[in-house]
Amino acid sequence: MNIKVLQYQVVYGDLEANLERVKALFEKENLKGTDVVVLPEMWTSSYDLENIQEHACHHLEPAKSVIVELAQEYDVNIVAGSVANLKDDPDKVYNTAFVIDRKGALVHEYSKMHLVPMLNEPEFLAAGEDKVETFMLDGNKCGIVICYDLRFPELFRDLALKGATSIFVVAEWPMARKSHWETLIRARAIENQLYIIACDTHGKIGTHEYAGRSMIIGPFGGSIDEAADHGDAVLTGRVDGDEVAKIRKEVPIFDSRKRDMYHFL
Ligand SMILES: O=C(O)CCC(=O)C(=O)O
Repeated sequence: MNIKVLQYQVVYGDLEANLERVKALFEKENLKGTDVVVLPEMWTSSYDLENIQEHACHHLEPAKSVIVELAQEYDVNIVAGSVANLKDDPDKVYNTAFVIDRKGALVHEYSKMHLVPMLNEPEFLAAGEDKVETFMLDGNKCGIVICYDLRFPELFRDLALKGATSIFVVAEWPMARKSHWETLIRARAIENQLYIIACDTHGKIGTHEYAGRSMIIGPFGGSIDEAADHGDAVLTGRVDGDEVAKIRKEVPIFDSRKRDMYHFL
């Protein structure tokens, strides 16, 4: 499965401009023949949290319709980052990731469960109530988590034990903690022996500066492609379930686990 990760600057607090930006990126980059395209976190609004009700999608719309059209036009699966999203309760805005397959079907939705105190998320957003689950893309078992979730290895192990061989991390990760991002992305790949495909935004957006450094890391911790901390970039990589199986045979940590000894699980 071939993957392209789009690292670009999200527009602060402007849903229409962000929808147009994504359409323009699909037109500009040569995405035909790609199996999966990945977008960052909160790509319809960025962190304009004080006005987040105003920018929020409703049951993912209008972002979902735009992504469905692009998926069908370019014949590509889209891991559509996350958007500010109202569901049934008009007072609860979630940070919701979604995935559309090449036929235009919604194959997965996940709302961020760990809200970020450092960005005041708990004051403005509601925490997702669903556990992480896997989904299939072109025969590959995948998972997705959102930004701050990267700090919780339990989620990655949960997805790995459910059979995921690729995990997407969609983010707006601040520059101030760039080294944590770089280290944790690689660690999550090594400790779970799977692909991590991490998409971040970059530059100053509103009051924060973001780290860039989108990455595709393989199941042995090797770098497949990486972006700089500034500037737009398109990362390219290929994920392969056979490679995951090979690494897990060489270093069989899943066979060596001692579940009875981990009293916190
Ligand atoms: O954990 C961090 O340092 C950053 C998390 C974050 O910015 C986010 O989840 O949006």
